[in-house]
Amino acid sequence: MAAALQTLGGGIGITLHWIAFTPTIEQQATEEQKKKWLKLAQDVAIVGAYAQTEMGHGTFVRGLETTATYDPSTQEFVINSPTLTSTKWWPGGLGKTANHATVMAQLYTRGKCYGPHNFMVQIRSLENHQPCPGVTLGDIGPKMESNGNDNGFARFDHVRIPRENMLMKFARVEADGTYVQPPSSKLAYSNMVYLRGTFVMSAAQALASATTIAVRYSCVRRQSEMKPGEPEPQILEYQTQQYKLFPQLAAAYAFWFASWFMTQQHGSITGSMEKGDMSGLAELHALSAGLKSYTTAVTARGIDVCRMACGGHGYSHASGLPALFGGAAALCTAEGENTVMMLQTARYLVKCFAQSQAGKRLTGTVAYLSAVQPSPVAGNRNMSDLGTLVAAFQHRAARMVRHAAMQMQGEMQKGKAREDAWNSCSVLLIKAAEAHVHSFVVRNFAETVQTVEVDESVRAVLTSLCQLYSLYGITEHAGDFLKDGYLTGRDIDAASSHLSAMLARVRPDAVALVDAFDLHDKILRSVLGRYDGRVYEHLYEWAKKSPLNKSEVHESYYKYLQPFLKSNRAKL
Ligand SMILES: CCCCCCCCCCCCCCCCCCCC(=O)SCCNC(=O)CCNC(=O)[C@H](O)C(C)(C)COP(=O)(O)OP(=O)(O)OC[C@H]1O[C@@H](n2cnc3c(N)ncnc32)[C@H](O)[C@@H]1OP(=O)(O)O
Ligand SMILES: Cc1cc2nc3c(=O)[nH]c(=O)nc-3n(C[C@H](O)[C@H](O)[C@H](O)COP(=O)(O)OP(=O)(O)OC[C@H]3O[C@@H](n4cnc5c(N)ncnc54)[C@H](O)[C@@H]3O)c2cc1C
Repeated sequence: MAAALQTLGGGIGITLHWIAFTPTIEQQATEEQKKKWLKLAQDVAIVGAYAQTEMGHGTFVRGLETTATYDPSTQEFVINSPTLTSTKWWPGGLGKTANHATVMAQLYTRGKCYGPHNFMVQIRSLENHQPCPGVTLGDIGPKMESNGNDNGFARFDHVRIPRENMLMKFARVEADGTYVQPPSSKLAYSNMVYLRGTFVMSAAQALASATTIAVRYSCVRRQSEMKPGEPEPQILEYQTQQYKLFPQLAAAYAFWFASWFMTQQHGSITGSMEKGDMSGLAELHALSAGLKSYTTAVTARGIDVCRMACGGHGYSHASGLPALFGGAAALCTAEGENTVMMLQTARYLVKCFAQSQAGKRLTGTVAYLSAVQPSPVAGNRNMSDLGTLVAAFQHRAARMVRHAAMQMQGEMQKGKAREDAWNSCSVLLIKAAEAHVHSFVVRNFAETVQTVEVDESVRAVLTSLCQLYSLYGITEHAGDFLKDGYLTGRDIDAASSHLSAMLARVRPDAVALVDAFDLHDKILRSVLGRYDGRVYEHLYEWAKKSPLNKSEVHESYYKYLQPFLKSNRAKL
């Protein structure tokens, strides 16, 4: 995705052509339809947008208003935007770049609505790039970041497309208008599950970029006196700087490994689904939604910590950190807003908890829910042992899932409808789902460092990083672990002192750990994070190129400042 994110220049963007439009054809088109569109998309003979979100709806896909009404007399679908709020709004590339779009619309046939389905619609002429008849297009205007992408809007005024333009791998409409059910109505959402999974790697790469910039700069930057009269130290020698940066560095590795698992899971489960086995779909959805939500949120916060750790130069676009933050912030909203996604994971956890209560043995990423004992066994734990740390996170998650689920059951026993009980417990549910994903990331990190094929000296460094990530999580969320006595105050104190030791242990390898991400300067686009460390010369060169420096006295002086100064002086 990182490569795809390189836009072709200001004002146009084919990111979504690669990460959403083309995969939608791959995942939702029949073999016949792939023959017609897939190679065109892969060769960029057509450029596409993924047009699902509307001005009035993004999260609630079942509430989308665009309609696709089947006309059996002509064997066509009529695509229409019935209201202002049904205007497609946000899709990348839709404003000025794309000439095709997969449009998510409510499918109507024989007077009945069958819910959201994907349709291939040509939106611009292949001859002169003008909008097709009945199609109104435009850019939605400047955004927080990613302004190289023309996120656009589209309105359809009874645009007719052939029946064959409905992506019919799962659901179908026959020539006479008969609707053929898919194995699951959620298969129309498969591209979103795929894309959420790729966001985990995007988050890892973004956090890897930010920690590379901040760690390298923290070795170049010298500031203040640690001891009177001694030379100014590298700011990375300050424990507070290590406490800011190393947990983010550890998280970048943790998320990188989590994305490996996500990719493997997606491949294996979708492989089974190709053979008709849908049993893994619910777990895949819950895992991708939770990991996307968790990793992008931690990444956005972590990038801002890195920015602040670089002082004033971190706030300059020369650092590359504001742009990274803006991009990562987008990942928290796009492809399923984080709160809503984490609630989807919570919904799955509550369901699994109920199954476990009914005696079913749980498997996959929720297996621990039935294995963890409710009664805590307090005692002096070895807080440097990865097994102990993993068990602590799983106990915390199991306790919070159980607590949220029991709260909900209690609300329903008081007579509340399930939906009202859900809403009144949704903060607890979100926290439980976050704890679940956090425990998965820790377990996966620990399992990866113990099994990955690396030199033992590298394994030792990765193990320290995994301990650091886990201990940081325990100290940052100490209350969750203390609540039922599973960990004691002494355990938390031990975790804190071990965390300090880990900061010191990681310090000598910090630069090697960020260099290992192998992010070229051209990708980092950061004066502070340059591989050669020559920050100050390049900062000066960067500043001199600022448009404001094209003239010694800026035209605004003559237009505004000069007359203003003159009039003020005249009053003296
Ligand atoms: C090296 C340097 C690199 C640096 C990196 C730089 C990083 C910065 C990058 C900057 C780039 C900026 C961003 C670019 C990319 C942007 C791309 C964005 C594209 C989009 O946003 S496309 C639009 C996305 N929209 C969504 O995701 C919509 C979200 N909403 C939904 O998915 C659904 O509405 C929702 C919320 C799931 C609800 O669906 P609904 O049908 O209402 O279902 P219910 O909640 O009622 O649940 C019923 C039942 O269905 C199950 N379910 C739901 N969804 C799925 C699914 N997808 N798969 C399987 N099952 C599903 C649910 O679990 C329920 O099951 P039960 O058994 O419990 O009944
Ligand atoms: C950079 C960027 C690129 C994008 N690219 C595309 C694209 O290519 N194609 C495309 O189709 N879309 C795209 N989108 C749109 C994106 O998918 C939506 O913005 C996203 O799905 C959120 O929907 P929304 O904007 O309607 O927010 P809303 O759903 O209105 O969310 C607003 C607030 O309401 C809360 N909320 C909503 N529902 C619930 C609930 N059930 N429970 C609790 N709280 C709730 C949310 O948590 C959120 O805080 C893009 C967006 C961005 C920012």
